[in-house]
Order: sequence, then C-alpha cells, then structure tokens
Amino acid sequence: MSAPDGLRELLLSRIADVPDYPKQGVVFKDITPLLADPAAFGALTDAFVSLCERYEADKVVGLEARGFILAAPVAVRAGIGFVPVRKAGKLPGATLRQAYDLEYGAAEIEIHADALAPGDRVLVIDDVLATGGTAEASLELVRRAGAEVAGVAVLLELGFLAGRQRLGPGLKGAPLESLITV
Ligand SMILES: O=P(O)(O)OC[C@H]1O[C@H](OP(=O)(O)OP(=O)(O)O)[C@H](O)[C@@H]1O
Ligand SMILES: Nc1ncnc2[nH]cnc12
Repeated sequence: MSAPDGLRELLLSRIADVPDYPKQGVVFKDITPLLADPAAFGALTDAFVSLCERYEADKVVGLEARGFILAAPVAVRAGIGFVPVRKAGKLPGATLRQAYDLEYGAAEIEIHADALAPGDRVLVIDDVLATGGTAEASLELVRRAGAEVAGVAVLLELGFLAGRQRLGPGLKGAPLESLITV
C-alpha cells in the first residue's frame, strides 16, 4: 500500500536528503523534520495503526533506533505491546542475535528471547528499507523468538537498492508495506 497522494506529499516534504552521509556516495534520508511536525508524525502514526488493524497484529516490533521512534506511538495508539529489536549488547536479558549487512556497513541485532510467544502476530516497523538487510535479520529474530510475522511496514523504501527483492523470500508471504517508494 502506498500512502494516498496528500499524505505522501506531506511525509515526503518532511524528509530531508543529506548527501554523503554517513559515507561518500550515500544520500541519507533524514526523518528528523517529520518527527518535529506533529501533524505529519500523527498522520504517519495513524497510517501504521491502520496496518496493525488490517493485518491483525498484536505486537509491534521497532528496529533501533529510528524504528523505535516510529513504532512506539503506533503500539500505544493501537493498544498493543511494543518490543524492541536492538543493536547487539544493549538488551539486559537473554537474547537471540542475528548478523546482517546494510547500505553503509554491517551490524548485529538482538531481541529478548522471551519477548514474543507462539501465536503472537508481529508488525515490524522501521523508517527506511534500503538493502533490506536490517529487515531481513529482524524477521529471522521474530520467527526464532517463536512468533508469526504479520507484516513489515516502512515509511520510505529506497527502490533502487532492491531491498524488496532481497527481503522477498524472508517474508514467506507476509506483506511488505511502504508508505513511500523513491
Ligand atoms: O535496509 P538496510 O540496508 O538494512 O538499511 C535500513 C536500516 O538502516 C537504518 O538504520 P541504522 O542501522 O543506520 O540505524 P539507526 O536507526 O540507529 O540510525 C534504517 O533506520 C534502517 O533500520
Ligand atoms: N540512505 C539512507 N538513509 C537513511 N537511512 C538509511 N538506512 C540505510 N540507508 C539509508
């Protein structure tokens, strides 16, 4: 699902392009102007809440760090739990860990091993889908933690990096919803 034209224009107008950050040749998509605009942030939250309802999610997983900011208000408004997927070494309990590559590097992410249960239906939320490495690793974690992937929802998909193609098999039929694709 793409956002309706008006919402797309509003959201896009609040995402700034920052050339050569964090590395030469990368155009960084900065969502801080969107976060600073309550009308835009609220409309984005509503769009994600609608996806929770459509896919009958009963947990929201947010991906550190920008995914946390977007996913937390969605969980509150949808009345469902929020579960963080964090960069390795930050969660205090027993964790499951997954390595991955992304547009400008490599990393490892973790989830608390007992954060999800069989029967949980999880919507994974992040700001940007680039190469798809982060999202792919998060789906592995959600499934290893015993839950079902209800879907993946991102604000912005960078189509030229083919994350959708990379993520395809890992979705195992679950929907990938990008509000905006560039
Ligand atoms: O599709 P990919 O190539 O994996 O890239 C997308 C990921 O990269 C960014 O996170 P980053 O790891 O930079 O972390 P941050 O949110 O902490 O800045 C972004 O927020 C996504 O999580
Ligand atoms: N170009 C980009 N802008 C913002 N976040 C990203 N994550 C991966 N690539 C990105």
